[in-house]
Amino acid sequence: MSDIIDEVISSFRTSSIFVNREYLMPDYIPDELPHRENQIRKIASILAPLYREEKPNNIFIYGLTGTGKTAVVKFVLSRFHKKFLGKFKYIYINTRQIDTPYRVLADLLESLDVKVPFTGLSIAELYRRLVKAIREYDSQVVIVLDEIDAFVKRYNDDILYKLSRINSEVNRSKVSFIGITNDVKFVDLLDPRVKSSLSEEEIVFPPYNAEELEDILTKRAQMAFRPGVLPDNVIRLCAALAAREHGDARRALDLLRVAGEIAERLKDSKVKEEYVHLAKEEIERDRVRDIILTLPFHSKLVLTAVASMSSEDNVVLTTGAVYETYLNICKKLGVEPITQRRVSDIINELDMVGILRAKVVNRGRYGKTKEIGLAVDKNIIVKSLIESDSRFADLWG
Ligand SMILES: Nc1ncnc2c1ncn2[C@@H]1O[C@H](COP(=O)(O)OP(=O)(O)OP(=O)(O)O)[C@@H](O)[C@H]1O
Repeated sequence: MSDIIDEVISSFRTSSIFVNREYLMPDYIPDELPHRENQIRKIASILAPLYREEKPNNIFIYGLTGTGKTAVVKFVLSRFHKKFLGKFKYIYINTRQIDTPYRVLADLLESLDVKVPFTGLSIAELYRRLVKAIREYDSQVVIVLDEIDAFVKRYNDDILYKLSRINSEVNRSKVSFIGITNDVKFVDLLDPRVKSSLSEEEIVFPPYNAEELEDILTKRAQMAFRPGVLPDNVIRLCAALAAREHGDARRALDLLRVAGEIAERLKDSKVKEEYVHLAKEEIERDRVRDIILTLPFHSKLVLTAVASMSSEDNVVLTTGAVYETYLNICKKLGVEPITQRRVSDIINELDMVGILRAKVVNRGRYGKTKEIGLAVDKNIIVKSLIESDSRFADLWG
């Protein structure tokens, strides 16, 4: 067994394609962030009062996924931190990962060196301890709350409200917030008091276009790939494909990395355009698979119903027809069905995550109806369903 591991490690070490693939990973923050100079300048100037140990304004940052929001914020804060050592502390929390009010407060406390038990305290008690910790803390504190929309949608904005009030409970104002979201409509969900307090400054990150993505990829590729293995047309293709998907730099980097990995797997000495197309399929397959594996059981049944009725990708179905098939499937499996109303909600949820397409169309005097179809390859859906639960194998028999 250890031979296999040694073999894998040694081929990784002697990769003919990569110098270091880490430079293409999503959490690597490069030294340069091309085409984000304006946003860097703006955030840096808002945070500049930290130099005099004064509180900067709170900032709200919007932009679609992969537009560099997290990278830019971390970049500016870490540069500031190096320059003004000891003048402030910054705490980064991704509220999609640290995903309960308890854990957010506990994480803030731990970052201020206050140990708290993993569970067991009330939110009010945690908050009281946080106020005390901040009161006793000597310098400014900058708290970054990333993917804040996910958190507020799951709970509500109580904790944001509490946090936004924290400066009024400590002796001098010293906590600043940077909220990051990729849902532009998100602020409308917030209590107006929270909204006005947290968005003293607003910054929008526009999507990258194909040329900008090309520059970004070129810089990162210079560090990640061996010289001569990556032709320009491959970078151009990754940039063009990602630009079509709302200018997502993460997607562009993933395409490039996976295309390189495919070249490596095939023991090719160069990355080719065809590997980018294969990479696109591989990434899409993984994304769909990850979503399907974690779906609730009845959502999988609804998806099975739609897939079983879709002989081709573009077949259009109605909610009523899907519900009929769903009822038959429930009968076959001996499970209690849920209502048509709930199935209709599930169809909308599957549309939101991009597995189904559900469009409401107005049929004039026949009223409104929903047209439903698969949004991704049927084979990937069926394979993932069977992988997630062996009972689905019999249905496709
Ligand atoms: N201008 C840039 N130069 C180099 N790399 C970049 C640039 N912009 C984004 N990236 C890289 O693209 C990836 C995605 O960026 P980032 O995580 O900052 O996006 P985001 O806007 O925060 O997305 P999300 O909303 O999904 O969290 C990261 O690997 C990041 O380093």
